[in-house]
Amino acid sequence: MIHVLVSDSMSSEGLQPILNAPQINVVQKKVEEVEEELHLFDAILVRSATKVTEELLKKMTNLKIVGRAGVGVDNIDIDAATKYGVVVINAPNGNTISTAEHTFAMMASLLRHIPQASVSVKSNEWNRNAFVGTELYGKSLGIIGFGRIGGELAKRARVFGMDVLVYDPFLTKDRAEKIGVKICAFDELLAGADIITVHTPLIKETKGILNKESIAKAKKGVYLLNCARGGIIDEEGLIYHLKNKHVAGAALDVFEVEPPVNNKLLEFENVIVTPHLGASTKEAQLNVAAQVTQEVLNYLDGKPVTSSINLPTLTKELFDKIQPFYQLAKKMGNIVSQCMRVPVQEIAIQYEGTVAELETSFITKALLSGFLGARVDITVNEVNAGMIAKERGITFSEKITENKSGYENCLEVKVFGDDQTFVLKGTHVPNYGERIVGINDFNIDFYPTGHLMYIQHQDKPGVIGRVGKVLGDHEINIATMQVGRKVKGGEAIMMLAFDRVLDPSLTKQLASYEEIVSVKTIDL
Ligand SMILES: NC(=O)C1=CN([C@@H]2O[C@H](COP(=O)(O)OP(=O)(O)OC[C@H]3O[C@@H](n4cnc5c(N)ncnc54)[C@H](O)[C@@H]3O)[C@@H](O)[C@H]2O)C=CC1
Ligand SMILES: O=C(O)C(=O)COP(=O)(O)O
Repeated sequence: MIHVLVSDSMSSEGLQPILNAPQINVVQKKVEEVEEELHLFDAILVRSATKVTEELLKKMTNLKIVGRAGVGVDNIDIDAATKYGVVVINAPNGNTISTAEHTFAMMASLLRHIPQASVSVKSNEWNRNAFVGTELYGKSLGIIGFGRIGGELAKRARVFGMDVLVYDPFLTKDRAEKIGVKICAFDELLAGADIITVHTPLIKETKGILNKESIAKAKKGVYLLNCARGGIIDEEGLIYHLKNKHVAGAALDVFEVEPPVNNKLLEFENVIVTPHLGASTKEAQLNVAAQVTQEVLNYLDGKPVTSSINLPTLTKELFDKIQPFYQLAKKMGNIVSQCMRVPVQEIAIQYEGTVAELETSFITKALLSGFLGARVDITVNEVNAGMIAKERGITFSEKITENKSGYENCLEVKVFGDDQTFVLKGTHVPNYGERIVGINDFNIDFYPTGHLMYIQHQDKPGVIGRVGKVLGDHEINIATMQVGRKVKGGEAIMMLAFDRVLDPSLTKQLASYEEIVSVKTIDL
């Protein structure tokens, strides 16, 4: 049974696929209400209210995926999730229109004093002179952060006859020209805009991007909007400029602390507020819940996810192509790790042929996870493999080389450890399966599965027979056996497969023979 925790309110229509899945138990409760069962959940679905901290992740020992039904992931500790091998996905497109529309509504409301006028009329006043507004037409709107929401907002502003100034270090000229906005430097936007709105993520570069100093560079009488994240406009700085009337008014959907208890901003008549409603429409909520549900189901089913924050994004088509190499790489990493039982400093992976045309970074992570999984005591997967390798001082690299092996595709991993190197080559043969085709300088050909024994020996008569006899004496059936050598009478190798795990005493016995150089067991 798979257990999924939905800890923030979400569209039940969007959640239908998991609610209806017979093998999934869905619990719709806040984290605090399931403290005792946290270790059971395979997935957690959240909006912005649940804080997915390292502390929570530590308690959710079975967790595989965090699904954010929305855009902003600043409530999720991505580094910690990555460290614990938990994939984080979001639903980046589902609430774009709703948030852009909400920002536009806030802007119009702010300049026409609609919330204040509404309260006044409902208090039996009829004070038309108190609410004289300002037109949007002909004004300059400065947008900081020109992604999905910023872009949709700009289109609407252009239709209303506004000029749009944009500051976004990652914006291309092409995109700006298509929407008809002017790319500006930050200070240029501040100096030229009548209204400024922020649409960046909350990250260290954007935290307090509008603060006491930068707001002072804006036009006197500027209006400010924040429908992105509390903290992008520094609240102390905003309060300072509201007091000295440099800022004519502000519209805020988000706050540094939510809900904003005892927040001085709420005391200003010219500050209008909503309780983080940007994405709160039926349409957006259905979109984000449906998107995130599908992604979580895919991931739990071993299928690709398309909007992961801490994994390379793969389409279904690419994932299907990668899948055989992913499995092969994982096994190769595991074999190498078991054959090189010494500290390792470097892992170099080479890709040849058709595999080199795929998303090799994903395959590299699979190989690393196979390697590390065999030697560390924590969950290692493609999400955290790179991070764990670095933590343990193991450097890794990948290279695409011209096809020298003669196979349609070939992966080669070379591991450098204390005074030792180990090389393993593998290929995937369509309709046949994974094959290991090289160990160090030896050509070999075996299917990497089950319980294996790798023997290095001298190519002398009787060695194979002796190995067979020892195993036979212990009633051990050899399932398959492959032998490889470079020159007659020189170094040789054997790879044997068994149906069960071998007793370590057998390894010792075989290794004691003069012609046998080393014996290693490998369990896959
Ligand atoms: N109030 C609400 O309910 C909602 C709020 N949001 C917030 O809105 C934010 C934006 O959402 P989207 O437009 O979908 O994201 P997006 O990723 O499409 O756009 C963000 C833009 O910010 C830009 N950016 C990054 N660093 C910057 C910097 N230092 N200076 C200027 N620009 C920078 C990026 O280049 C990107 O173009 C989200 O991160 C989220 O926090 C999103 C949805 C609903
Ligand atoms: O998608 C986002 O980034 C949002 O801010 C929406 O937040 P919510 O899901 O409404 O709590």
